[in-house]
Amino acid sequence: MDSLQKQIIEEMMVKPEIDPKAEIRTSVEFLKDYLKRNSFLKSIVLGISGGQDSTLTGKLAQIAVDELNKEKGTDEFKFYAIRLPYGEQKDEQDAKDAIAFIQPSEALTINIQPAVDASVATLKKNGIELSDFVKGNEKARERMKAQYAVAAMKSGVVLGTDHSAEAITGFYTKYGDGAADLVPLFRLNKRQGRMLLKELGCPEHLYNKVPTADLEDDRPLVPDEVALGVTYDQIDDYLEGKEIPEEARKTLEGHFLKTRHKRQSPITVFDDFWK
Ligand SMILES: Nc1ncnc2c1ncn2[C@@H]1O[C@H](COP(=O)(O)OP(=O)(O)OC[C@H]2O[C@@H]([n+]3cccc(C(=O)O)c3)[C@H](O)[C@@H]2O)[C@@H](O)[C@H]1O
Ligand SMILES: Nc1ncnc2c1ncn2[C@@H]1O[C@H](COP(=O)(O)OP(=O)(O)OP(=O)(O)O)[C@@H](O)[C@H]1O
Ligand SMILES: [Mg+2]
Repeated sequence: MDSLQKQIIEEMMVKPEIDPKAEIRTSVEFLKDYLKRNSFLKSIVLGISGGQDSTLTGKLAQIAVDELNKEKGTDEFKFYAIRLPYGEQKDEQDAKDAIAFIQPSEALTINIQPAVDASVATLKKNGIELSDFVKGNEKARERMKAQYAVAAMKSGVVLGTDHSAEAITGFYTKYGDGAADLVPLFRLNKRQGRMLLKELGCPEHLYNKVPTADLEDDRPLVPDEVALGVTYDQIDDYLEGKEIPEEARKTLEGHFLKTRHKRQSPITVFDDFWK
């Protein structure tokens, strides 16, 4: 293993083997402990897309909330699962199936289309015409805004679904889905997340689903692996310390290096990681 791979694995905190039951406990206890130590917090908020990561993160949040309510003999803790379609979502049924699996305390549906379209139109009036790709990032930031609005009104925290096989490529919108208060999946790669969902009794079509950011109007449901030029199996292998084909390694390390700025707080004169 070369030194960059070693350094990346250390930064991404991935273990080559996991016990899914133990990892479920780690994430659930983390969420419960955080709410217990911040007694004004009463809720957890997350966007549910119908994809693997939000299905898992949402299920863990609901387990945490259920356990807290049981331990305290109340029903004051709530998980807000929010569907956030841009108009009509192509894989809407998966989002509905994810909600049915999670059984959230509260489910909301907030259509982000009017807000995104208003923003696009206002920018256009100022001579800034967004490409479909950049508009996709606007959608992710609008979703972030809606989740923070609910959290602010419900004494909540916003979860992020970032895990180590996503963090390594920086394949998320900066301050969009990359913005969150707690990220309970970080340390797991993609296949380890699938193992947790299987352990939790998730319907198979949700954890075997092709991962997609689904942000572009012109190309709906583009698989992440097509956009990235590297497969999740290869990313997972790399993070477990295995050899992957040279071409894939180059592509993956290229993504890692190009997106270092996303894994930092805003850069100051004291930072030198970029030099
Ligand atoms: N070197 C640097 N140092 C400091 N800041 C730098 C920078 N390079 C760009 N930036 C800043 O970052 C901005 C670009 O970052 P960003 O806005 O994130 O945009 P960008 O990284 O170009 O695009 C986001 C990528 O993530 C994918 N994505 C997004 C959301 C969800 C998912 C998913 O899997 O669900 C995937 C999306 O498909 C796209 O490929 C620039 O406009 C600039 O402001
Ligand atoms: N249509 C949507 N409705 C609600 N939330 C969304 C939607 N699209 C994206 N999100 C939010 O943005 C996050 C990032 O999307 P991402 O595609 O990485 O995760 P995912 O869809 O849950 O899983 P996968 O990577 O397997 O597609 C989601 O986990 C979810 O919280
Ligand atoms: Mg997705």
